Amino acid sequence: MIKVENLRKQYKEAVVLDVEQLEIPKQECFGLVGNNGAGKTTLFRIMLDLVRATSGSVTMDGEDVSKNEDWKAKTGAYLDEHMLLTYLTPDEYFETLRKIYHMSEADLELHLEKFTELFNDEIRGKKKYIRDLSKGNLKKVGIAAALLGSPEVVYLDEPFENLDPSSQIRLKKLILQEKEVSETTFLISSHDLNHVTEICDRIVLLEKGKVINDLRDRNAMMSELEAYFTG
Ligand SMILES: Nc1ncnc2c1ncn2[C@@H]1O[C@H](COP(=O)(O)OP(=O)(O)OP(=O)(O)O)[C@@H](O)[C@H]1O
Repeated sequence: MIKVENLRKQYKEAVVLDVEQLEIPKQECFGLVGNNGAGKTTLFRIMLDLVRATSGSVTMDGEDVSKNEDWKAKTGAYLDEHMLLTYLTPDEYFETLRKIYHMSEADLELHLEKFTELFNDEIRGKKKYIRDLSKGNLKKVGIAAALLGSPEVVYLDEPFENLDPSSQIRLKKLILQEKEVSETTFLISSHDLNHVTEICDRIVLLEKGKVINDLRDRNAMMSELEAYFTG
């Protein structure tokens, strides 16, 4: 269970995040939406202890993520390309992560097989460095890396952005499968309302750093979001 309490982030005078309370139970697929600058990435970055909050706390299984390291072993994340080692090829990168996670070659292979469709023969067995990949292919490498080592919780920032339509559909299938088979908790921020409503059990709407809606009724999500965004 992840808990966010009285979380505020301020840059000089500007309060960019002000979330009173959020509880994300295990195995939930939590969607985060909001217009540009609403605070989605800031919230994820604080939850991953990449940015320090001005006040408030984020806990995972009762431990404050800014004061304890245990949550890191059960968390995977892909927010942007800064999280990758771009001087490596994807194969070299996965091999490096395999060693870090103490996985066998067979287990890495099993993991990467799940991505065969999504990779579309563009990622593995190529001599291209990650830095030279297209934006969509870069994202695929990041997502595959985030899911490596069977994390209990996975954060994905804009996972559908830059993916072609077939890849978007394949990624949705993959996330739903992981959710079902591995019981992974997903936290996904997205501007794609169709995708996020299709895969998430719940969607939180951020506006100027505040939670202005917490949608749990799957049948009503899309119409509520459409009403807000066309508003
Ligand atoms: N280092 C920083 N210094 C000052 N302001 C910042 C900093 N980082 C983020 N902000 C501000 O915080 C606010 C929230 O930004 P954030 O990137 O979290 O929004 P977002 O919802 O992810 O937006 P987008 O949909 O455009 O990705 C924005 O106004 C942004 O300019």
